[in-house]
Amino acid sequence: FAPSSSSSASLITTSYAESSLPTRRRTNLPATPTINCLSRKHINKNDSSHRTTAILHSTTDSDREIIDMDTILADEARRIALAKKKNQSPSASAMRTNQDTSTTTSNNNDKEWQFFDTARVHVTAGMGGNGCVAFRREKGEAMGGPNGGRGGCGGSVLFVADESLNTLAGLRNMIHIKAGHGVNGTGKNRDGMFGKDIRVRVPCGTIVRELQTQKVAGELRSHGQELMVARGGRGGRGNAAFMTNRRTAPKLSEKGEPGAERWLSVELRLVADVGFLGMPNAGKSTLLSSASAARPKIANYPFTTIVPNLGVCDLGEESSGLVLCDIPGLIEGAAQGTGLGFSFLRHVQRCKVLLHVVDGTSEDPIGDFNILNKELAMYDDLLAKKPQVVVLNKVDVSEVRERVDELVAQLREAAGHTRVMTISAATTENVKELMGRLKKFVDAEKKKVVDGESEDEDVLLAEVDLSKAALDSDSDDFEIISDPAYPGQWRVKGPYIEQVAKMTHWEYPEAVERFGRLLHAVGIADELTARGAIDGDLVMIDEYDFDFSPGMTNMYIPQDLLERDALYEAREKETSRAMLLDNNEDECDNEEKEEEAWKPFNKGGYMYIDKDEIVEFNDDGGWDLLEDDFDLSPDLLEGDEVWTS
Ligand SMILES: Nc1nc2c(ncn2[C@@H]2O[C@H](COP(=O)(O)OP(=O)(O)OP(=O)(O)O)[C@@H](O)[C@H]2O)c(=O)[nH]1
Ligand SMILES: [Mg+2]
Repeated sequence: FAPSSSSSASLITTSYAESSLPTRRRTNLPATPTINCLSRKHINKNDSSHRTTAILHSTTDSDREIIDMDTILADEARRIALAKKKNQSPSASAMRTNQDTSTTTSNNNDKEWQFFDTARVHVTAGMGGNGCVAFRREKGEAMGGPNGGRGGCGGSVLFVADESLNTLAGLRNMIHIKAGHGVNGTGKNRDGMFGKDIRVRVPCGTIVRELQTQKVAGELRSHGQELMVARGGRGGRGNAAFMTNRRTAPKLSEKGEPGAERWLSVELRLVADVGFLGMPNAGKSTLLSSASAARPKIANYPFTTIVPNLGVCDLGEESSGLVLCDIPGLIEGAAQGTGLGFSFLRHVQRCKVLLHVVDGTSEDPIGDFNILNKELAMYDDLLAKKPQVVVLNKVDVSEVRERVDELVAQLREAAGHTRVMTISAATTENVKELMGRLKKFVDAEKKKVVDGESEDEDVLLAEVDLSKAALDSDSDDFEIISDPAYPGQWRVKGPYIEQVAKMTHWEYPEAVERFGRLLHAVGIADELTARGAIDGDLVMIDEYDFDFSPGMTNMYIPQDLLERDALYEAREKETSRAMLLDNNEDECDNEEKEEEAWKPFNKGGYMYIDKDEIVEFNDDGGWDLLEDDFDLSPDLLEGDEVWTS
């Protein structure tokens, strides 16, 4: 908002200054709004008419596409007028102009914007709900046990194929897609509600990749197919799930797992049986309109078609229709981006058969045919190997009709096969015959794939499984990183332990203790000790820091109990030695029975909720296990020691 800059900037400044927006909103406004940003906002905002326009504009029926293309057409007309003035052929001029414009990024972006066949979205699955710590308390049942429910799972983000869509226009309006969070569990064993899944409708033929790695996540081919792109986090378990025979009143629960999130690049490859191919002005769109109900823009200048058009050729009741795909014209140097480039060629990659339309009125039809095939090979080998049917168009023109036999013979020779026909798209001569033959050819090609005779290059194997949450990992591998510059500091990395750390309720001592046990179970504690970590060192896992305490000494055990442990151990050693020396079995039995009363901590002692044992502890003047609702007030004085589980 520098006042010295352009007048529009100062206009914005004044309007902001005068507006009554709250300060926070004002600072959120973009300093230099771009056209894209504005138009997206435009569509996003409540004005639904704009949204309809955008979607209409992107449907394959080209009549509707014209809405936003008027400006392009006007440009095109101006160019032709200019070319005529200079006595140049309009196609050459158009090629040059397109070549020029293709280098300017803004124009490229406009084209991109109109195609609506690629998109980038960020998907975030919902977080799982937290588990709950609760205990059953009812009249006459003071110690009803734990009954904390588990949290609901977070919602997932799924892509669903919908045959009624033809473009990814829907995705243009959503950059961030977020599913609902799971609800926390509550007492009385009530589990939390699941988060709401989000289903994003995309057209058939949509390929989803992970943006960063560009690995294919999957492809949606047929109507109704679903692809999970971000899995919702699992709900945390409530304390009821942690109850064991030994620990009847666990005071811990898990937090919900965070949902997966990632950037995706989404690409559309139209699914059609026959893909049209040809130089600009060859009559591809004319053929599509005469063979199907589609009404694409047809005009006598190159690059009339700038977005792919789909049409269905109806071949009578007994056979299913033939889906035709008309794409923009291709010219020499398309591989280098000349003309409209060849990015839209991906739309014919899914076609079973390519229909190569050759303009009979061209100066060198055979040369055109060869150039295009060369360009095709440069784009994609597999595409160049796709079976082609060649048609010589515009045979209604007398000059073409005169040399038709000669041209067909030359085309057959150049193509290396005999699938060459002559048609007139404008007068529909031979078009029905062509469609009938195409149908048979396509069916034969499909059968080949089913029979396994031809390799189905269409099969894209899923390389990444996006249904898995980023944190979800079966492996408990971990890595310990230390830096000699910072002695006594350790970072532990590993998907499993980080996930557990995220799901730990650090405010519950028992949960912390469980995490400590897990460190041991996974082998991290041993590994740290082996690497030289000592008591009190700093251990960092994910965003959590701990003091290292090997042997779980973080659990406070009163000194007298530790002493009794030591006593027990010493006596056990003595007993076993005595057993070795003296084989009097009866005596040994008696001794064992006596010892059963005491169990040290590492043999599962202390946590016993066994009445006798508690009484024994009390008799010893030791400690007591207190329940939640234990009334502290009457007999206890300030400063008295109180132990809870
Ligand atoms: N005489 C005659 N003219 C034709 C025939 N087919 C197409 N045309 C004309 O050729 C011109 C170009 O036709 P389009 O269908 O727009 O050509 P296209 O291949 O789609 O061209 P781009 O979309 O620019 O790649 C139009 O003026 C048509 O009327 C035909 O069979 N006979
Ligand atoms: Mg066209």
